[in-house]
Amino acid sequence: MWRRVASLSPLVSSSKSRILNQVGCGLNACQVFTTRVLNPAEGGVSDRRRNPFVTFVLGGPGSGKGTQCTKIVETFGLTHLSAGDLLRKEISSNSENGSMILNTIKEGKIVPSEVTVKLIKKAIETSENDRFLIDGFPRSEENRIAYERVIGAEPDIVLFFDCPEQEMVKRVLNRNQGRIDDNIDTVKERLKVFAELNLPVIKHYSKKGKLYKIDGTGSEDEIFERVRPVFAALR
Ligand SMILES: Nc1ncnc2c1ncn2[C@@H]1O[C@H](COP(=O)(O)OP(=O)(O)O)[C@@H](O)[C@H]1O
Ligand SMILES: Nc1ccn([C@H]2C[C@H](O)[C@@H](COP(=O)(O)OP(=O)(O)O)O2)c(=O)n1
Ligand SMILES: [Mg+2]
Repeated sequence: MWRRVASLSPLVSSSKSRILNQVGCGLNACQVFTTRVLNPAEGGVSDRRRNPFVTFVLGGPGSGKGTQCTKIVETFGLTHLSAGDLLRKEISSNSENGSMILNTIKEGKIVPSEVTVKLIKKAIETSENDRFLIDGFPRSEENRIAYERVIGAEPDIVLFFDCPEQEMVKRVLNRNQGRIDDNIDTVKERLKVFAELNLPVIKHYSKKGKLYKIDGTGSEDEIFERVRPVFAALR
């Protein structure tokens, strides 16, 4: 059973980034749906565990995905799974794929889907929660298709933080977390990869009516006030 939350449609930002204009994404006709997993009248806890509520959180490097996920977790209690963090943990745990992941991240490219989907699947399966934010994934159509095949479900909703390139570069270069990919050369490559491989994913979910495009400019709190109604309506 699906229920449309019509009043939320105007919350979708109408601003278009330069990249989106280039590829002509029609991202404004967004709709948001709630699914049975958040309806207490349908299904017990075990049903929800088997069929969790999943939000993909997308946007270019430095668009504020991680920052906003932290706020969503604090306010709404979803579990935050950052694909980048899961991959970085693999590097530091000296797993067999560690050096391949490190080199891929250093080059600003995308790690093979098989590796990333396996990490996400394990994180979902070992969690006690039934509602997830999957941050920085899928970054390509290959990622998306692999996830949907392995997990056997689509995300319920998709957030896209729309931020100008110049602002994203500024934020990444000031991030100061000691990340190997937060340098100007890798950032340039990541922006290219974002435009070529991630925008088609965003366009896909826009066409499916699952996309929330959020204006990613302004203060962290201002942006969160644009995000809040999305999750408030799902309660
Ligand atoms: N609205 C904002 N204005 C200024 N700086 C921000 C804002 N949101 C996040 N930041 C900072 O920008 C950097 C990148 O944010 P982050 O959440 O890590 O982005 P992403 O996960 O999309 O790469 C971080 O240092 C963060 O503290
Ligand atoms: N689905 C993903 C997510 C991240 N990666 C790799 C490639 C990305 O540039 C790095 C860092 O990702 P992360 O989401 O932490 O980066 P940002 O938060 O966007 O700055 O990890 C990947 O290969 N596949
Ligand atoms: Mg991040």
